[in-house]
Amino acid sequence: MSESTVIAVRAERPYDVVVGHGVLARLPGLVEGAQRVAVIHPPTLIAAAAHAGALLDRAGFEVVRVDVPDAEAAKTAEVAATCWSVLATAGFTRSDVVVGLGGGATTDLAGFVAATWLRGVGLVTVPTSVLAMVDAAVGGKTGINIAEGKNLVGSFWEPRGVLVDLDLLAGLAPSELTGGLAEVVKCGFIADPRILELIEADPDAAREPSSAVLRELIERSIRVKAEVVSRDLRESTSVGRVTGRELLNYGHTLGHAIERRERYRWRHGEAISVGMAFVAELSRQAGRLDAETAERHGTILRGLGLPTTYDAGAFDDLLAGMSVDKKTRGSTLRFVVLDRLAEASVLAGPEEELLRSAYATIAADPAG
Ligand SMILES: NC(=O)c1ccc[n+]([C@@H]2O[C@H](COP(=O)([O-])OP(=O)(O)OC[C@H]3O[C@@H](n4cnc5c(N)ncnc54)[C@H](O)[C@@H]3O)[C@@H](O)[C@H]2O)c1
Ligand SMILES: O=C(O)C(=O)C[C@@H](O)[C@H](O)[C@H](O)COP(=O)(O)O
Ligand SMILES: [Zn+2]
Repeated sequence: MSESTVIAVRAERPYDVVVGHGVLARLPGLVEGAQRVAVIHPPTLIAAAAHAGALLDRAGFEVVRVDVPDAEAAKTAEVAATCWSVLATAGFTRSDVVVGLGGGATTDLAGFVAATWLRGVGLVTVPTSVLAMVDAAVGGKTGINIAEGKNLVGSFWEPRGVLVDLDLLAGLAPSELTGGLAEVVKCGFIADPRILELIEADPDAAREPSSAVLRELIERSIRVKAEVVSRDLRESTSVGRVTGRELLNYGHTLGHAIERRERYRWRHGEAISVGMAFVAELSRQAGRLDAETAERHGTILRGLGLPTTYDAGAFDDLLAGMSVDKKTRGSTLRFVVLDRLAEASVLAGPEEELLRSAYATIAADPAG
């Protein structure tokens, strides 16, 4: 095992995110006290799940492997109910532990199952995509989707620990890796501009699974997330400058509406990339952000191969989709906007014309 990095999350129940090669071997140490351990994973991660199972088995734990559908198809009430039945059949008690091994969709589902089974059992996350490593598996937000919108059902439930095993990235499709970089870019704009400089200096290295650049980007992004959730686990309502958890929702108001409109066939990171291009323009047109920083969004995102435009005819649908965003209060839409690099605030109740105008600048040319 090469040298690992430990990033502490100082939330209600402190835990560590361990980043490095081969750190999956630490899994048995994180489930101590359990008799049974359920490893929830998608079909694509069967080999890693088998490896995790063998490590646990050798350490004397009773392993229950739970194969769930891939990607967003796992984030449903039906799949959660199937997992509860598996736990019931296995005789899962309050001292037993759920492991979520996979991309963000799997860790969101597994977290939700752990939070709800017997009103809450231990959880360990083993993220396998860049997106889950830097974001979904860290911070204790869990959830599932319903037809009416993204992540509308869920809970805050912190893991006992997060194992970011960089070896697992070798199997990740390049397009998935790139999708995850959207959340990395988000961390750059909201908190750590060094992330943006690293990507601008070498976008190809950022997309190379075994590069030192990607490792640094992952670690920096985890630090951003760890600091924010340590300050504000439960996402308090920000007024004026945003330093709490709403900061991490930058680009997500429109992004989630796109995911819902696309029936969750778009990658989360791609939708958030468009959402950031939109909100950067909204920030500029609202008179908050300078044009250069707004344009830098598109340059960096497109440089990584991420999308920054969306269907010109979709605005009305998207506006309806944005109304169920969790930052909405009453009928007031609230956006996290940038005032300058690494400084965000809330734009509450913008005029529809302003939203339309910002959208028009990112809308795809129907002819093109
Ligand atoms: N809870 C949070 O704080 C939070 C934060 C960000 C995103 N999310 C959620 O995370 C989800 C997106 O996560 P994602 O982009 O990881 O999507 P995902 O879980 O759908 O994974 C993307 C694809 O990559 C595959 N995959 C993952 N790791 C792999 C590996 N190592 N080798 C081979 N294939 C692999 C998956 O099987 C899937 O097909 C969304 O549902 C989003 O809402 C949650
Ligand atoms: O951790 C958070 O808080 C975030 O907002 C991170 C987002 O990247 C993530 O996609 C999250 O799941 C969105 O949360 P939601 O509350 O808007 O569903
Ligand atoms: Zn996200």
